[in-house]
Amino acid sequence: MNQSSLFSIDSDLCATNLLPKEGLVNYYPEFLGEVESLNLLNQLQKSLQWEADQLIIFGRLISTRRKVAWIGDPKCTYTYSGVKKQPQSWTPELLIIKRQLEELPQAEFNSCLLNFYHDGADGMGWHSDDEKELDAQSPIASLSLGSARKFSFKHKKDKSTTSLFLENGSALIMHAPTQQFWQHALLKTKTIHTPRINLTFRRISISNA
Ligand SMILES: O=C(O)CCC(=O)C(=O)O
Ligand SMILES: [Fe+2]
Repeated sequence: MNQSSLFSIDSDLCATNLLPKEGLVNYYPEFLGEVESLNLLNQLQKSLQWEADQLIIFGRLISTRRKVAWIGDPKCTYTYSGVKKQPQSWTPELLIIKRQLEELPQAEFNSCLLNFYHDGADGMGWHSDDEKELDAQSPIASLSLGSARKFSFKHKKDKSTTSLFLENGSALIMHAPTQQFWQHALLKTKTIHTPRINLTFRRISISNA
C-alpha cells in the first residue's frame, strides 16, 4: 500500500459520521497530545472561575456538583438551563485552541462552555445544545481533557442510541442538524476517580450577541 492510499484511509476514518441519520458527528482522537492535554486540564482548573451549574428539576433550583465556566467575546451572554451568564474573557491558551478547532469544520466560534467533572460521579443528563441564542447552523466543537468518559446520543423520535468514549485530547464535532434530531449525555461511571474537563466551542448569533 503506498503513502497516498494510506492517507486517504486515515482521512476517511476521521470523516466517518458516528450517526446513522439526521445529523453529522465526527470524532478526532489525539487532536491534542496526551501530555499537552493533561497540562491544559491542570492549568484551566486553576486559572478559571468555576461555579456550580444550576438546573430546575421538578420546579426546584438545584446546584450541580459538576462545575462550569463560560468564556466568550464580551457581548456573548448565554442563557443555560434558565440562568443568564456573562462570559469570562478568553485566555491566550483558549484562543489558540479555538483557532485550531476552527480548522476542523471551517467555522468560527465566539464562545466556549467548560464543564469540570471531578470524577465518574459527575455527569450531564440528556439534552440538546439548542438554546435560542445559539446559531443553529453552526457546528459545536467539543474538546475533552483527562479521564475518558462515555458519551451517548439518543434519537429524539425513535430513541435509538449510539455511544463512544471521549478520550484525553480528543475532539468531537457536532454539525447541524444534529441538535435538532438528537440528544446527548455524559453518563456517570462509578469506576472513574480522576477529573475531566470538557470544552464546547459554540457560536452565539450576532443578533443576540
Ligand atoms: O462533557 C461533555 O462531553 C458534554 C458536555 C455537553 O454536552 C455540553 O456542555 O453541552
Ligand atoms: Fe451538550
